[in-house]
Amino acid sequence: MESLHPVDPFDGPVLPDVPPTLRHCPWPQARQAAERAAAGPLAAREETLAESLGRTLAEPLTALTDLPAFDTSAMDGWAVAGPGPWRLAGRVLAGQPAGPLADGEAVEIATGAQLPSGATGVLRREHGRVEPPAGPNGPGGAAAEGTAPGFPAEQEHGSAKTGGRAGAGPGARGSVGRGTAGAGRRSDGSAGASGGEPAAAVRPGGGGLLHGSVGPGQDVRPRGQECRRGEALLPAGTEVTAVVLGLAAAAGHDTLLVRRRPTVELLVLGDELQENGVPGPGRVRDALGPLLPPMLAAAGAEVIGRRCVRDDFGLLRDAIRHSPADVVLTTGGTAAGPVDFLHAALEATGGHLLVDGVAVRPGHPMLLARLPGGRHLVGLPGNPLAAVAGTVTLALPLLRALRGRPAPGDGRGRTERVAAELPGHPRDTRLVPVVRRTDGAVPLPFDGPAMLRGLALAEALAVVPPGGVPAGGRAELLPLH
Ligand SMILES: Nc1nc2c(c(=O)[nH]1)N[C@H]1C(S)=C(S)[C@@H](COP(=O)(O)OP(=O)(O)OC[C@H]3O[C@@H](n4cnc5c(N)ncnc54)[C@H](O)[C@@H]3O)O[C@H]1N2
Ligand code: MOO
Repeated sequence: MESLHPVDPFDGPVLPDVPPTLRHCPWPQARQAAERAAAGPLAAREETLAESLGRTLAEPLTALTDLPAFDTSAMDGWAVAGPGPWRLAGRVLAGQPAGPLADGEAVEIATGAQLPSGATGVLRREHGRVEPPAGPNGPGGAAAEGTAPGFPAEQEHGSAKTGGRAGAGPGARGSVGRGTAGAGRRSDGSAGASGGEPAAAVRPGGGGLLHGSVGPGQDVRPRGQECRRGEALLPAGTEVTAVVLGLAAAAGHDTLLVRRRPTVELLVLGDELQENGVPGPGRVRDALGPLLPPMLAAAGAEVIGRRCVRDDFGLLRDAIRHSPADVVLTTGGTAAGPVDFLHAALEATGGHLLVDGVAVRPGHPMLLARLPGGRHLVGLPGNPLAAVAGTVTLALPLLRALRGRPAPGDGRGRTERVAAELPGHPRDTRLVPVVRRTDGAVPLPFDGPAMLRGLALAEALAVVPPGGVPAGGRAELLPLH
């Protein structure tokens, strides 16, 4: 976290045009300006699946195989061909190739195993009844009703996947078919569901006659049911989540073409700040150093550095000038105090202000600037809740654009019902910490600009336009996690 990566600060795109500075602009306009500040998404590169987590797909995710890649059994049971009863002719386990099946034949099959060609459906294990082949004691039809006494419980539970135990138990009586047909009881000794619960395991080629009824294609996942090879599964711009990794792997990918993560360096300004312990007289514990990096990381950024910078114009200017990060994030120093050097340092480093103050409470002194080398700087006010307001207004939309994530669009108003009045400012937007109750969002107390107590319990910041939102009205909620 403290060390910086050796990134060339000037490898980013350079914007030729110089947009006008928006001063004290309406909140929706400020958010839009931040979204549009980036020249475009950062470069794409091929990464392993693990490295791709949290990044953005730079191209659609296409299937490299049909899914499923072959006709697959969806259940443990028997693959059957044609109408029953069927002569048992062996076993297919998942991962094994399957030979063809002739009409009137069945093979024991495991969930996920390849269906033999010629198979017309799968009979679930619990729906089939095996009549053992004729043995030394004559035809075994009677045993099919599950009445064979003294069968060990574990043998009754032999499955197509673990069928190696079949016939090995002390009660096997020399015939696998007879033994398994006797498995019409559960391990608790109760009768099986159909009164003729099937033989659990049939030795390959062990024979026997299978009874039951199967519709055509029943419990079969046909090849290509989910997708065909070459089909686009996800659009470019999709965030790579854990589930996306699973889908990509299932579809045959080892690597993905994803956007580079935007790098962020956090500069915490303020001589009064203390990094450890209980603050001494006149001192303030730095709350933003611990708060912001995880919030930025959750938004897909790579936080490559975080340090306190003393209230010194030259130090701040140099820190900004030499930062290798795509986005320099400062806290404090945005206002007009005697040691608020941010504006001056921006000017000295050739920064161009895109947004200089926003009509929002808290956080109105927040700012956004373009720096040489295609970098950006977001200046967050020092008051902690104001800093979070600046993060959701300017930093997160900028990071989203750099990551190549699509903007929410005009219908962004994912509004939700509010259960209690959210009083408004006469001219400015308010960002209010809220929690959701069953009847709608309600504001939390302790929402002053210097406070975090309300925000710590909040699920979202409600966007309250000038004038406020009455109880029962609707407001956009900006999620906090
Ligand atoms: N004359 C005016 N004064 C102020 C105005 C104004 O419009 N005119 N705006 C006020 C508002 S609103 C805000 S917000 C603050 C913004 O000030 P700065 O961004 O310059 O921040 P500082 O002055 O450095 O600090 C303000 C406040 O926040 C505390 N702070 C700073 N950093 C941290 C941190 N990392 N963790 C916890 N607390 C922090 C700092 O100690 C101050 O108490 O300006 C108002 N003034
Ligand atoms: O912008 Mo400030 O947050 O009201 O203290």
